Amino acid sequence: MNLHRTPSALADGTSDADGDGSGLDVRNVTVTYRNGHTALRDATFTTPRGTITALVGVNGSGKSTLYKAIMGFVRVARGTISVLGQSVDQALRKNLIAYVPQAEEVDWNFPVLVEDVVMMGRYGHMNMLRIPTARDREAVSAALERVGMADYRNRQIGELSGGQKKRVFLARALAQDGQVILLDEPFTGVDVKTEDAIIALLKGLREEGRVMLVSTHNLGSVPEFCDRTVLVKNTVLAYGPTGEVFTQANLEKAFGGVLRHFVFPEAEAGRERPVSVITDDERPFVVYGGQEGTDGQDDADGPARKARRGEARR
Ligand SMILES: Nc1ncnc2c1ncn2[C@@H]1O[C@H](COP(=O)(O)OP(=O)(O)OP(=O)(O)O)[C@@H](O)[C@H]1O
Repeated sequence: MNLHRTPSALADGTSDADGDGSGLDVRNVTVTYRNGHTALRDATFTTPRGTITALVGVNGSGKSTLYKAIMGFVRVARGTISVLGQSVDQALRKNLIAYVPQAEEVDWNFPVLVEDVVMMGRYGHMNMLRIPTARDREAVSAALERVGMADYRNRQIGELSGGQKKRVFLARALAQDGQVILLDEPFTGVDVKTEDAIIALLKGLREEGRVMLVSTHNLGSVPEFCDRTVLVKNTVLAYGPTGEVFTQANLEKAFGGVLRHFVFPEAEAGRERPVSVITDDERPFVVYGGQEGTDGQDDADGPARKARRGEARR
C-alpha cells in the first residue's frame, strides 16, 4: 500500500499531449459544497497508466465527488489533481478525460439515436460548427463495433436495455479517445454476460495504457479485474495494489457495519479453513481462511469468479 508517493506531475504542470507517462495523481484534495458540507477531505491517491482502479466505499462516501473533482465540475478547495502530468484544465481541453455515467443521471426520454450519443464523444475534437468529418464517423463506427453495438446505431437510446445503454456510453468514451476513463458503477443492473464483456473491454483498454477508475459496489469482482483499489470514506482510507488494499480489515474500516459479513467456521468437506463472505451487494467478496483472491485448492473457476456469480458455497 503506497500512502506517500512523490508527486508525478511536472513542476510547471505542462507536458506533451500524451503526458509524461504518469497516470492520475490526486493529492490532499478537499471538496466543500456550497452548503458547507465537506464531502472529501485531504484525499490522496495515485494510479499509473495501464491500470484499472476500483473506487470502493459506501453510498455518500465521496466517490462521485472525486469524479466531479477530476472532471473539473466542482471546485477543489485545497490540494491538486494531475492527469497524465497535466492540470485538469489542460487535460479537459485535450479531451483526455472521459466519463461513463450511472444510468440514473441520464434523461432517457430525450429522443436521440445511439450513434448521436457516441458522436458526442467527438464534440471536443470538432470545430464550433460541430460538423462531423469522415474521421469522426469512423471513430464512432469503430467504437460501436468494439462494444458490440454496431447493429443498434440507428435505435433510440431510450429503447435499449440497461446493459446496452452502458455499452453505448462506453462507446462514447472510446470515440472520444479518453485516456483517463471514469466509470460510475458500470455493472449496476447488467447481467453477468454483459459484465464479462465490459471487463474484457476494460482489460483491453488497460493494455493500451489508459487509466480506468471504476466505482463499484460489486466487491466480488474487484480482485478479478482491478489491479488497484482506492477505499473512500470522506477521504482516501487506503490505496494501492488490490492484493494489499482489498483486505477484510480495510473493507471493514471502509464499510463499518454497512457490510453484510458472514463467517462459516465449519470446514466444508476437504477444507480446513473458515470461509468469510463480505458483501454490500448481491455479489460478495469471499475470503478463504483469511486469504483473499485465488485459492490453489479451488477448481479452475476460482473463488473470486464464483463469488461474483453468486455461486459461493454456503
Ligand atoms: N451538490 C451537493 N451539495 C451538497 N452536498 C452534496 C452534493 N453532492 C453530494 N453531496 C454530499 O456529499 C457526500 C458525498 O456524496 P457523493 O455523491 O460523492 O457520494 P458517493 O460515494 O458517490 O455515493 P453513491 O455510492 O451513493 O453514489 C454525501 O454526503 C452527499 O450528500
